[in-house]
Amino acid sequence: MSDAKMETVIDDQAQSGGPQSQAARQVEELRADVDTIDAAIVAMMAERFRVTHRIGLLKAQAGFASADMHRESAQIAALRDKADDYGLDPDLAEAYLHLVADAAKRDHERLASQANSR
Ligand SMILES: C=C(O[C@@H]1C=C(C(=O)O)C=C[C@H]1O)C(=O)O
Repeated sequence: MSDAKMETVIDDQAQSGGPQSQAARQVEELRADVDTIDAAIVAMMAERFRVTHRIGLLKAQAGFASADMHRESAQIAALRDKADDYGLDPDLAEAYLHLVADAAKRDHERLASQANSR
């Protein structure tokens, strides 16, 4: 147990028939859940992006700036609280918000420059 391994390819372990193959098969079962959850997260992120895109179109038309850090501060506080309720590291929830809000603002910048070049 003490040797520091850089990587274990679980698929190989599951097929080895060796003493660790049962643990490897359990890991594979749990990975199916991980894949289902990841697919749902990506679907929700796509939906979120469609909504923020509509916000970006409205901002570009009205001449509003892409960023609203007052709003983002409130979102971060709310998500950190929510993460705490669920037993998730609040830093992870905040990192998620930065990731998606930064992508949304880049999209808004593109929309604004398209509106300005017309
Ligand atoms: C989507 C908006 O634009 C930006 C992106 C945000 C987000 O992705 O949640 C939040 C605030 C803004 O900085 C918005 O103003 O609501």
